[in-house]
Amino acid sequence: MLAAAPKHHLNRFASSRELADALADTVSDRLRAAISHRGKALIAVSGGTTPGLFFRTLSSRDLDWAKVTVTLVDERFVPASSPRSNAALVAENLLQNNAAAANFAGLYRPTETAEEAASQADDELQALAWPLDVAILGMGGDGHTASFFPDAEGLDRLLDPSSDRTVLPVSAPSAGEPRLTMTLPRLAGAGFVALHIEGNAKRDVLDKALQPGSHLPVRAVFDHSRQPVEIFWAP
Ligand SMILES: O=C1O[C@H](COP(=O)(O)O)[C@@H](O)[C@H](O)[C@H]1O
Repeated sequence: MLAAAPKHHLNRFASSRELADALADTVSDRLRAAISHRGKALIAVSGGTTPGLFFRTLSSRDLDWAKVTVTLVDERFVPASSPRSNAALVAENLLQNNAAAANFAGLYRPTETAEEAASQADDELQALAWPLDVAILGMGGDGHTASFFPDAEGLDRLLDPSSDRTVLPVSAPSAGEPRLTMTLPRLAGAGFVALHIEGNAKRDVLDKALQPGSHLPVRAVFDHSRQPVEIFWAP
């Protein structure tokens, strides 16, 4: 029997500016719909170098941000004072303008180890209004998404579709410092999953991930997402 083709839809844009406008429109519509259906909305966003313009664009969209909780798909095990903190990136670029009224639930905790931080964040994030309404994923040139690095210790556990964990620690030689990641089922269970990537090099990696039998970590999202993954790409 042939394996199912990865579920996705490719949205191509001529520039980062056009992509940011379209993604902010789509995400703000999704957040408004969630607020109107269940009185609140939950969105998980990525860090890294790609999402800054999208964050700044989304921050000015008109919606009831006080009813929105923003969380992270992953985080470095560093405090918000670090330039590598994804929480700091979100605070400086997304939680501004209208979105300054949103609630933020980060993953970092000032514990001795990433394992302890993940365990605390896992407990505390249970209280959020799951499932995610929106998950915005990025992707590294090695095919990682969230902190599902190809060389992560225990990658199978991070990608276990039946995991009952929300947050797990990650140790991967290629990642630099230890990390915290949301698990695959929490991300794949979102009502809307977008993969935001820019540049031809990442498009090539994506094409590899979509090939039959690919083992790149990002592929697991396509295979398990409740909804077809919406790819937002610009050169
Ligand atoms: O380490 C990370 O990398 C990915 C991709 O980042 P980029 O700099 O290539 O855009 C990101 O999605 C993830 O959240 C981040 O922690």
